[in-house]
Amino acid sequence: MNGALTKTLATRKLSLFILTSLDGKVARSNGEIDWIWTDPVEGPNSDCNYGKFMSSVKYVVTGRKTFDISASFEKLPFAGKQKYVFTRTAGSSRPNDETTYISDDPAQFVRELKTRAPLDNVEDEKIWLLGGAEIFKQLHDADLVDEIILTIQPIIIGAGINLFDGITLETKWNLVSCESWKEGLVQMTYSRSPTPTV
Ligand SMILES: NC(=O)C1=CN([C@@H]2O[C@H](COP(=O)(O)OP(=O)(O)OC[C@H]3O[C@@H](n4cnc5c(N)ncnc54)[C@H](OP(=O)(O)O)[C@@H]3O)[C@@H](O)[C@H]2O)C=CC1
Ligand SMILES: Nc1nc(O)c(N)c(N[C@@H]2O[C@H](COP(=O)(O)O)[C@@H](O)[C@H]2O)n1
Repeated sequence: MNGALTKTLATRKLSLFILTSLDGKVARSNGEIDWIWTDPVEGPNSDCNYGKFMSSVKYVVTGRKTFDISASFEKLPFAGKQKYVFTRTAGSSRPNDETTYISDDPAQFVRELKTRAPLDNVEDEKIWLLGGAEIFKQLHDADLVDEIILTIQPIIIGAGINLFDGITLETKWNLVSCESWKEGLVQMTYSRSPTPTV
């Protein structure tokens, strides 16, 4: 059989890199993340693989609420990455060269981004699914998430925004690696099993 015909086209991976509390929350009910990274991590790999992950990222996709929080910390968050912010109220947005507000269906948009040409360097062009939970659920339930890098911080916050509440699709994952830090953080890297089709 012709090899060229049977070759599967590689596409960009959609990777959720996120931190939750021990009870699965990404933020308090009012969106506050004052409990995140409160105890500095020391020693080797003290950035919990953030730098390594960022070096593999070309695009960032995020819900408007998450982006607003990031933009409240720094004027141009995730500089150097092309950012797409999902919103249903585009009129109030503040776009710039690196930030585009998207009102299309997130799943449809991400499908296009995964396969956008050129595709010859996709290994170094991950799409970071920054969050939050609302956008994650939609992209998960469309079976578009390829990788989950989940860091758990040893705190139980009670009420809050749960990353997995409201998921409707059942999915299975392969454990790629698991790392822990003496401060109590645990980071698991999972890949989708089987790889989702675009
Ligand atoms: N712990 C961690 O590592 C992280 C924590 N967070 C936290 O999560 C919280 C936010 O999460 P969450 O509340 O789930 O919100 P999201 O960040 O997922 O944003 C939700 C917003 O996205 C837009 N949106 C949602 N669905 C669509 C759609 N189908 N089409 C177009 N736009 C859409 C809407 O924006 P609009 O209202 O403008 O229409 C909606 O209000 C923040 O507090 C943030 O700090 C976020 C990332 C990481
Ligand atoms: N490990 C790590 N180190 C940092 O310095 C970080 N900024 C993060 N960020 C991760 O991404 C989410 C958004 O954070 P920021 O808007 O950059 O603060 C955050 O929840 C972390 O998971 N991670």
